[in-house]
Amino acid sequence: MKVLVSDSLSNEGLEILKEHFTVDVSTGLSEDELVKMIKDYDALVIRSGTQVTQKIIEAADNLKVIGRAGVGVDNVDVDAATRKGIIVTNAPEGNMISAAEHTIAMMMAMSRNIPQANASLKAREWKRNKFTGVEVKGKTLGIVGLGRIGSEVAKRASGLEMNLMGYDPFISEKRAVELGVKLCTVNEIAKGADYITVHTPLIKETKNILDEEQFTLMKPGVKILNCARGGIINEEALAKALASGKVGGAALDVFVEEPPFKSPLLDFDNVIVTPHLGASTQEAQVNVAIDIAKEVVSVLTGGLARNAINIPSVKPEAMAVLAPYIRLSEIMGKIAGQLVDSNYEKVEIGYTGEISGKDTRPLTVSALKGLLEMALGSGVNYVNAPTLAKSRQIAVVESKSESSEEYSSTVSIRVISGDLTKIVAGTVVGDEPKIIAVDEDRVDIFPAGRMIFAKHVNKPNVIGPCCLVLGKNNINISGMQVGRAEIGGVTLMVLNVDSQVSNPILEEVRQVPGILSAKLVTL
Ligand SMILES: NC(=O)c1ccc[n+]([C@@H]2O[C@H](COP(=O)([O-])OP(=O)(O)OC[C@H]3O[C@@H](n4cnc5c(N)ncnc54)[C@H](O)[C@@H]3O)[C@@H](O)[C@H]2O)c1
Ligand SMILES: O=C(O)[C@H](O)COP(=O)(O)O
Repeated sequence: MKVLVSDSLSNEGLEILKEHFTVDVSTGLSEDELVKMIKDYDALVIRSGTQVTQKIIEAADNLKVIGRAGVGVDNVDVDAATRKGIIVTNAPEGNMISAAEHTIAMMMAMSRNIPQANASLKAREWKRNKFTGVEVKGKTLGIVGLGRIGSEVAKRASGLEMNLMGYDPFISEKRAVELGVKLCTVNEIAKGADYITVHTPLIKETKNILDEEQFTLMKPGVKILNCARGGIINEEALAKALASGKVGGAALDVFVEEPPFKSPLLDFDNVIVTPHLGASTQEAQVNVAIDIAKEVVSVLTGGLARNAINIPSVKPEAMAVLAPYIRLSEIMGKIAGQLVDSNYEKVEIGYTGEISGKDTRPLTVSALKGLLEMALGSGVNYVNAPTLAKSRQIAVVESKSESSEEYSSTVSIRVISGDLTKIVAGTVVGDEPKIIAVDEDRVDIFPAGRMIFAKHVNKPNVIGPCCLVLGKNNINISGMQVGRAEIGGVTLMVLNVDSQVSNPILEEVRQVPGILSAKLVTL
């Protein structure tokens, strides 16, 4: 078998690969070059330097696994890989300490103007007053994203005697207390922090999570750090806030476009930058290279991928029976995740009827994957979903009952978050997932695409105005389900829509008299 390594990888990893396969290392390839070469390879090993596009994946007729020596897989078209049956796997643990240390190094370098002072002295200047800095002790650090790296940053910043605020929809209060972090909203962090650092994946929920609105709220002179992914902070808004003096400094390791040669951010004296070096230490590179090489060996020799991002670890025989229920469970998890959308404390997954007699573990994993990926993004997979739930102190309880009243089998997910409980129940009809209840409302939905779930009062002149809001915004309604309730009672309406519904439009729907809540669910 043949492995192509298209970004630099430590020898320790290359040696493991070479023990089993023919290994070619070729870095700096263009998309067209990769398209031409990829059909000969069984595995592709990358870092962030290779964009694995749909075009490359479509040409990859022999490819079985894409191994990412590092965390972020935002440079891989995972959907295209999944469609082609290619496992995408990563090495999420090996570089977390290096990324956290780089963040702290950048924070200290920015606070003491080290890069600027270094450049000045090397230009034979002796300007001590020009580079007076600030202490971090007693300052407040806001951390957006408290996963592996965010938590390590929190621990180190605690040691520097900083006060910590944090935002992460998946962190329990208990975990936050352990880390010494006060949980807040993003806007509260914007208002209260002296330094703000982001450590989330780049997913649609985190893109531009610090934007003009947040910069407006920030303290004058606030310092901003991004050692996670370009695009989590809106670069244009950041440049504007630097130009106005609202932001007193920024330390950036990652950019929307890399290399960021055209970025105006490089022109500010108070912006310090590194060329995506967060994971570039000897230790991290050895760790991720070994981890990913072992992963590739395992997959190509018929074993499991420990950190598979897109493939369930289910035996093929079991998969035949369970497949439609696995899909159902994942969809239900996604729906429940978007209807609740923060800090899950407990997830109860119930099975009734025939399915209760099967090995339901893959279904539970799929439900958790669907639920957790709403907040964690592409980092959640069928393998790590239970571990992620555990590490976030989310209690997961399974229950089974052989009897099922109306359907041969049903699956239900009850998500508890503080005072809020959300229940989604479903079944499989002719291999297609169907949602049969949301809380106490009976529904009959074949879930797909984008759906608006709106609780409303059952009275005239509620549904029509909602449809008008969508119509006037050129959003086509392709399906509608309205629950039954006595006149004046509260029920659920589910609208299938054909295009994206922006927040302002959803807000307009919420303003229709009689609408009690409206949430967009995207599958
Ligand atoms: N600069 C580098 O070289 C470098 C090195 C390693 C990792 N990274 C990047 O750092 C980031 C974090 O990596 P990690 O290993 O800590 O990932 P992780 O999955 O362990 O943690 C991410 C955290 O983000 C949280 N999150 C998800 N959606 C959120 C939202 N809407 N708001 C706030 N928090 C949200 C999740 O709950 C999770 O706790 C990734 O983008 C990764 O690619 C960069
Ligand atoms: O997501 C990651 O692991 C980091 O961004 C590191 O990327 P790199 O492997 O290209 O240095």
